[in-house]
Amino acid sequence: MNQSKEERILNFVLQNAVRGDPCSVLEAIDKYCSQKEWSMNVGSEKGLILDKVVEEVSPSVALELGTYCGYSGVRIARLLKAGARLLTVEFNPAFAAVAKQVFEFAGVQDKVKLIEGPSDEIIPQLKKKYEVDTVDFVFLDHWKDRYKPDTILLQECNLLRKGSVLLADNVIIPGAPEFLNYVRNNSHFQCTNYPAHLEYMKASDAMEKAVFLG
Ligand SMILES: CCNc1ncnc2c1ncn2[C@@H]1O[C@H](/C=C/CNC(=O)c2cc(-c3ccc(F)cc3)cc(O)c2O)[C@@H](O)[C@H]1O
Ligand SMILES: [Mg+2]
Repeated sequence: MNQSKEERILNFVLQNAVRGDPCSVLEAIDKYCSQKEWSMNVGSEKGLILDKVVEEVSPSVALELGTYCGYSGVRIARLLKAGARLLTVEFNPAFAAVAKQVFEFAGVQDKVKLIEGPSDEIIPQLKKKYEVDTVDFVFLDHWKDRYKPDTILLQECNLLRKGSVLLADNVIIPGAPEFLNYVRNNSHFQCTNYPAHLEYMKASDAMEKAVFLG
């Protein structure tokens, strides 16, 4: 049975990166996806914006919606302080299986809790089942039409606190217009746009940071 693209990405990491070295894992994925097969990882240019926001927030509890192959999860986890953790949600079992191996190879598995399931089901479980009080940082990179409903759900579940930071990928391409309208016209959020390019391509894209004001 021939391999999926995600399995080919994983194999390239296992054969070209250095076990326990998160940066080498990121480099291997970026090399494969820029030279061999395009893939929807946040990539190195938008990845630097992600790095800066994570370093600025220095979250104790970070949440990622849409793990995919684990690229952004490794990016986030490698920057977390001792004792901090990343909860990352992925509903495709095949992608979750790849991401799990990527986290283990990168050596970040002790900082990452990969939760298999749809975000609308998992978010309401975070407090009781995953012992979360509030989340300090959320990276949204799942289905683009789910950014707005999940942002509303996070508020309904009292998972955001004054200063919680949301960072959304792809607000230009594929675009998340409902989300942008929602956070930009909502007095409970302070928004900042970060222009960039689509991963591995010349097309324009951007990330949006939305700070919850409480
Ligand atoms: C049901 C919603 N809740 C979800 N809960 C948990 N996991 C979810 C969920 N949605 C989607 N996922 C997972 O997140 C991932 C989906 C990401 C969707 N991303 C994109 O479509 C995307 C697409 C592009 C893109 C850009 C230009 C193109 F020409 C073609 C594609 C670029 C990106 O950076 C993207 O992030 C998958 O792993 C999927 O299984
Ligand atoms: Mg994306």
